[in-house]
Amino acid sequence: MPEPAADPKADPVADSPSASGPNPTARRFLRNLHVPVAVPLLALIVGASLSLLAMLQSERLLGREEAHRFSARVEEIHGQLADRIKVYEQVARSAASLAMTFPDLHWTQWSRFVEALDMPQRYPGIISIAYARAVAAGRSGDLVASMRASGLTAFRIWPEHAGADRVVNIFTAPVNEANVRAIGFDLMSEAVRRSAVERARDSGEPAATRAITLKIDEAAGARPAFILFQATYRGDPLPPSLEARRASFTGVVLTPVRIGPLVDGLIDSQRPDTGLEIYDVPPAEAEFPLYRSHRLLETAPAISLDRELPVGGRIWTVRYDNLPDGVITAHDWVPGALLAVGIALSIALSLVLRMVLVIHSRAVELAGEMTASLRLQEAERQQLFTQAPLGIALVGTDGLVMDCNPAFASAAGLPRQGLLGTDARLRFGDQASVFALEAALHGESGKLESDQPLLLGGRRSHFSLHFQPVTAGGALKFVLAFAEDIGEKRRAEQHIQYLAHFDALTGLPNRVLLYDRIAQALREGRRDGSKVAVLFIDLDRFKVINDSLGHSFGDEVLRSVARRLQAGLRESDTVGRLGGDEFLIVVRRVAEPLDAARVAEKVVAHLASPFAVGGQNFVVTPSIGISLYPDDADDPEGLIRCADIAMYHAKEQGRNGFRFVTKEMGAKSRERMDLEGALRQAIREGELFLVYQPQVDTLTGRMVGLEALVRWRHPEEGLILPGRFLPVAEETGLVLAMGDWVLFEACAQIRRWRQRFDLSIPVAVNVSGAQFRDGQLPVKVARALDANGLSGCELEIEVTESTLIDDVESAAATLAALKQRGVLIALDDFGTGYSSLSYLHRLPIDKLKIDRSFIHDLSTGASDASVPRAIVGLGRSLGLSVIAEGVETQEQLQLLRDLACESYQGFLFSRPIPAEEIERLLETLTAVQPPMQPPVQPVSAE
Ligand SMILES: Nc1nc2c(ncn2[C@@H]2O[C@@H]3COP(=O)(O)O[C@H]4[C@@H](O)[C@H](n5cnc6c(=O)[nH]c(N)nc65)O[C@@H]4COP(=O)(O)O[C@H]3[C@H]2O)c(=O)[nH]1
Repeated sequence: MPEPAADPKADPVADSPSASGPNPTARRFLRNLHVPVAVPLLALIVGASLSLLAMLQSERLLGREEAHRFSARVEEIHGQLADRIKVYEQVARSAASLAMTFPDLHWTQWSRFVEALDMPQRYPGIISIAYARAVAAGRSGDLVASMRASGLTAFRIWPEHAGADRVVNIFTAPVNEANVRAIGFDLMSEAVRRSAVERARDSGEPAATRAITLKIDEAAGARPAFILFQATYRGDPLPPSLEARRASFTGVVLTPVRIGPLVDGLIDSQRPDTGLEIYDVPPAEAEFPLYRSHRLLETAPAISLDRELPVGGRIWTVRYDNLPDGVITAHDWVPGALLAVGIALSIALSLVLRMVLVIHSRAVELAGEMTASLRLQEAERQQLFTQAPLGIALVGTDGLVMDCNPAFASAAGLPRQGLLGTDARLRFGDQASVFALEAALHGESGKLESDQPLLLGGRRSHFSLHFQPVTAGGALKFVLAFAEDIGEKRRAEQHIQYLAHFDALTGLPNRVLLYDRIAQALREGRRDGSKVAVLFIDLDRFKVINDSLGHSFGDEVLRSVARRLQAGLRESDTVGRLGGDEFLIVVRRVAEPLDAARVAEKVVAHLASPFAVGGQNFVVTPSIGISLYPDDADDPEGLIRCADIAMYHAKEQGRNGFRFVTKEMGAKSRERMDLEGALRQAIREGELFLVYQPQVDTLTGRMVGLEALVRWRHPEEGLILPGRFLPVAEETGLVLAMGDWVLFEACAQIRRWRQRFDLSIPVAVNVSGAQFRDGQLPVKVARALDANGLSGCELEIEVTESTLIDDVESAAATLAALKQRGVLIALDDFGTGYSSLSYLHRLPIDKLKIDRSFIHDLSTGASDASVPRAIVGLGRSLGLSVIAEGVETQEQLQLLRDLACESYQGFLFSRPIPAEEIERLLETLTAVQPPMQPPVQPVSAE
């Protein structure tokens, strides 16, 4: 409610058709299609790409790691290889040292020295260790001689025709056929060897030949080898200068080394991922390597590293290759696995994303729907708030008006905008309201009514206020103030209250208030022993005034009477109107009956002067009955009843006077009360029954109708006629219940007769004034007819002229409703009353019944036949049928025939008789066709 009304334009996601682009369903579809498909697809592509990158990166890293690893291995192998070379060189040096230490060494000693080295095991590459002695020019023969003398008898220097300086191989070990073949060979005779020998001589360092085929291998084929030379000198092991070295040069130790065995064992056969090639020239210049540890590669190796290896003063190049064959590094599987796992994860991620997005999109959709629904609810709530007829204001916990609806502002009579944000505690017009609001701000709800302005400066009325604290989680959120302007309701209530106690026409206390005032006076009387007088006033012949001059005239007279009655009384006395032309005066603190008589005289005197109403002067006289407390009765009802009885007596005694109630009157009154009780019981116990009086055609004697008349079979008193109990029934209202029973019983009887005798004549039922005025008559008649399956024309309702005359307008309406149902209407006792015939043509009447007094008078000669004649004429002119009541003699019948009155009823033909007798009559009529004559002996039910 405090929030502003939802504005659909402000909704950026509102699925309104007016929004640009496709309609909401299509948009939703596209949104569903795009996001949940595109994003997972993108995720898949990105994931796959990242996996590929990861794979490549890992390959790169693995490659780098492999290069490092390879390089380290190469360094390790190369170091070992270099060590071996150094060891081999050391072996040559050792041999050279031996030769220098023992210049006259015997070849057997040399052999022992070499054997001690255990070359096959420790230096597998060294084929042999030999010693070649430098022979000065012309001293070759000495060498040959000394060698032969040492046991080598076949020693000779070869080749024969060599240069002047010779370096001849004299010892070799181990001694075997192949090695022995080289004994005597002049190293200087061959260029490669000579070059190496000279380098060894000049440097004093080991000197290696280039790769050669050894003499011993010449027959066996190419097996790469080289010879390592170490020079020996005389005296100083390493003479300091070149000249000194050349001058003291004595020979060289030569160590032929086969490269294969030199390298063997360096390459791990378990990890054949490293191969090596040895070049004694730069690899680019070499046609093929000195040595290759592996077969020739078809493709270039992934990694190839060249390392230099100094060997006897030469620089070899060792090329290390990372071999692909059979090389499976420990982490080769990683890139592939990375790619596979990456793609699998990407697919999984994409699927999860798809799922999440679909759920999310559905959630968004649901949230949208919920938002729309909430907005609608909010709009409805706002509408409710705005349009609520009840004033509602929201007061914040700080006492400020957060919001209020137009009804609240309108009740306050102030503009709504001016109220918002103001302190409600300073605004409410009534201190009690402020307290109630304060209490509500402390969590206590409260209701109150105020006749002050709702808000200060606003309009004044009668307000109902309700303060209701609204809490959430135990904390006060705001206070709802409901305000209703109940001024109108209050006035209506007061008016109703007034109507309930005051007579609308005269403004005097009505019956209810009168009873109350009497009760009050009685309490007072009981307290102080004073008497209370009740004066029952009835205006004489008021009905005539009313009927002849009209109701509004009558009303004006009643108002004038009321004014005069009031004017002539003390303030402590009460004048009220019981209804109609009946007034009541309650006189308190009456010392003696005479006081009451004086009040009555005063009333008579006050009303004595003529009334001037509507330009006419006339006199209204009262008949007054007086009862006294405690003499006549001690309760309001009893006092009024007694005064009423006394009033009747006053009327009987010539009107315009008053009568005190007497004991005798009281006895009669009691008798009536007894009768009332007995009648109540009669209705309850079914003591009532109906008799029927036939109505007959005056000329033919044919039965044309029946009139139902009520009877009471009293258990003790026997048969009681309506003349005795009807007035009591009418006074007490019992006539309504009695009338209902009569109506229903008559209709039930009609049904039975129609079934048995095919009865087509109507049956008349009398209705009293009370029944007629009750307003329920048409409904009750319809109910009785319906219950007995009657159409309506079988029933005739008899109503007296005086009943209709009370209120012609409403009587006309009631009769019209009855006619509507098809019921016939007869006007009873016609001619006795009010001589105003003007209403006749306005009422839907079918039949006029000439009162029996006129018929009676005919035969007694008390009057002539002018009234019946006039009635018959009237009926004819209005198209109504006319029936005469109370025909007892042939003479009367004849007169009616003469007057052309159509039908009659009376003792002449039949008294009212029980239904069974009617049935016998009907049986006779069915058997003997009409016309019927009146029976000689009238039938009687009384
Ligand atoms: N002297 C004489 N009298 C005759 C003769 N023929 C008929 N009557 C009497 O005249 C009365 C005719 O009925 P009413 O004018 O409607 O007058 C009726 C009617 O106004 C009223 N009444 C009777 N029954 C009912 C009823 O059921 N409901 C109401 N509301 N009133 C009823 O009581 C009145 C009296 O009824 P009852 O005592 O039955 O008296 C009846 C009947 O017995 C005759 O030749 N000579």
